[in-house]
Amino acid sequence: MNSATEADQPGRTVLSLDGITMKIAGLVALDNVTFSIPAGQIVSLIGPNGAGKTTAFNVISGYMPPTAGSVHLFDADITGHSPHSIASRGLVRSFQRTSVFDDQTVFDNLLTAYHLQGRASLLQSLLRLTAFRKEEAELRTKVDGMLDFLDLRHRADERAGSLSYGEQRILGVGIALAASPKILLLDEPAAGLNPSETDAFKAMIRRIGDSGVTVLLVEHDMHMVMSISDHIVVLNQGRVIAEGDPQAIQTNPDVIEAYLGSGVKRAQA
Ligand SMILES: Nc1ncnc2c1ncn2[C@@H]1O[C@H](COP(=O)(O)OP(=O)(O)OP(=O)(O)O)[C@@H](O)[C@H]1O
Repeated sequence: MNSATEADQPGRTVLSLDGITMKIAGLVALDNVTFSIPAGQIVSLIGPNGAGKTTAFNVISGYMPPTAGSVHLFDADITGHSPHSIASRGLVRSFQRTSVFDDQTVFDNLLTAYHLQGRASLLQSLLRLTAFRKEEAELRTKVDGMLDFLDLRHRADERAGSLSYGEQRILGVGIALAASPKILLLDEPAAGLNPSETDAFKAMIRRIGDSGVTVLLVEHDMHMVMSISDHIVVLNQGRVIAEGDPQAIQTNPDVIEAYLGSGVKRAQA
């Protein structure tokens, strides 16, 4: 899907947070948060309700400028940059409620997403000049590839609004992938999905990782987190309390303490 570049080389740091503090209305939502994400990994950000996960996503993707600290995307300091500017540098966020157009077909939803990344100018598009037609053909080929990647080819000509909830979520990720991210942020991808939809989503996240795109997700479904993550960062009350691979996180006493009676315990059961 994406061709590997020097920036994607495994081991290179894609994203780093250094001493991020976020105060909201006198409350410290993030307290000196530092972690980094190497290229090609699937990383999960977990923690109990109110731990600061969404706030971290908002800071990383430019929706909230932090009170202190810095965020780097590759070598660039993106602290406080706009979401649009950050997305154009390769960090793309797929929201739980995505920008799927219900009345368009699945194919056209993806074509529109690719067009938004396309080079043909509005004037070229309106006049349907040669450059536009050439680009249109290229984009249609890309949509075909994406339909296979998402395992949605059999739905290509159906209205997006007629898809199951799980398929709509997968299409939403496809729309985010059309922006050719280097790193994709997924906000609670398993929320509201049934077990078979969750399995399909997990398989897709693995394919995204295998294609060289780094993935950072916030997720409460501990089975999903433990089965797909290369690395896990645990937040509690705005602080990083642990980092490591799934095995290390599941046996970490601080994490077990913070999760007693909730996710990690269930995942171990
Ligand atoms: N806009 C806001 N106004 C006031 N307080 C906020 C705001 N956003 C976040 N907070 C507070 O910051 C803290 C962290 O919230 P955040 O939503 O980041 O946690 P979370 O880990 O994503 O929780 P959840 O798993 O429930 O989504 C919480 O105490 C929350 O109440």
